[in-house]
Amino acid sequence: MTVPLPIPAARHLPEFASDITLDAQHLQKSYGRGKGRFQAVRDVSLRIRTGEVLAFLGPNGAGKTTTIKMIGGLVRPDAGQVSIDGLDPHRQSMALKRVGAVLEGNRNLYWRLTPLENIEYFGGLRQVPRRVARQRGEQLLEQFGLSDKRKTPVQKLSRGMQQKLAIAVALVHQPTLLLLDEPTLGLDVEASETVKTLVREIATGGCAILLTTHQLDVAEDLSDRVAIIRQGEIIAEQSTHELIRQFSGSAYRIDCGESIDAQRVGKIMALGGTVADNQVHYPGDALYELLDILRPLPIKEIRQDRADLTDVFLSLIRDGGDK
Ligand SMILES: Nc1ncnc2c1ncn2[C@@H]1O[C@H](COP(=O)(O)OP(=O)(O)OP(=O)(O)O)[C@@H](O)[C@H]1O
Repeated sequence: MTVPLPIPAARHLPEFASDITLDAQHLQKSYGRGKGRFQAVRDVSLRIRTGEVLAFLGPNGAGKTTTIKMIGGLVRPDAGQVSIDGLDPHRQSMALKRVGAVLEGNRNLYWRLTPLENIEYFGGLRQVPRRVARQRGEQLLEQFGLSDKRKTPVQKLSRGMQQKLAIAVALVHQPTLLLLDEPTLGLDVEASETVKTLVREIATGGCAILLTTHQLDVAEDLSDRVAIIRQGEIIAEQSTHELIRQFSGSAYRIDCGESIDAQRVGKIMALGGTVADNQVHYPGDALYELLDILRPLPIKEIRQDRADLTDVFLSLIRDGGDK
């Protein structure tokens, strides 16, 4: 049974707030001085709406962590602004109460404490009264399927359980923005699916989620939108579905159950298709015309060429977003 998460939905926001939870504009950050100065983030703008999951993707060293730390108030930008529910985390400490973060896997946990003790402890750090933290902790552990482990020291939990707990801990103060770095790294297929389901539930509960991962299948499954960063600059930002659609071909592959005779092959080629090993590859729009040519041969499968996020990512990273 799914218990709704104790996360504030949009209705908890002040009336003047729009449905934009995170609005980061033109962030820049350099490290080092003089000749050793290196511009890690050149120009990054990101927006995430309430209840939306944004996958923030890029190759190693592209500037993701630096950007997330600027958003989370941990690294001060050289230029640009961050606004979380209208508050600036670098000037208004109240903004930090809106942010929950799991940036280093399960390393934000105290291993000798139990799950409930961890939630209470971190709730205390975020000024959540102990009684409230305990109540929310019980709810979160129930939601995350950890109730029966509530009194087991964290060091005795499986990695998947620790990862779920790390996310639960990040939610105890009911943030409106959740920063998630590699939430499924090192998890087996089942634990990974559970964490993905939880992340979607958290978003449905009204939290905006900034997800970074190198696991592009996870990003594809989870995200509503994708932003791709390369060498400190955003080179693509779009709805995940639309981005994949743009990179997908419109060609069809039709697998026939028996060999296609020469007369049919001629007609298929006249229509613009090609035939090899009982398979027709057809890049045109007249699919029904093609099917008429094939009738009554048995058809085992019709597939439309479809890109996945890995194809999109590699293409954009190689071409620099020229597409
Ligand atoms: N504290 C720092 N001092 C100096 N250089 C830094 C510092 N932090 C990051 N960098 C440099 O800034 C660039 C961006 O690093 P960042 O960690 O933001 O990238 P990333 O996209 O998160 O990479 P990854 O996917 O490998 O985690 C890198 O070249 C990195 O070496």
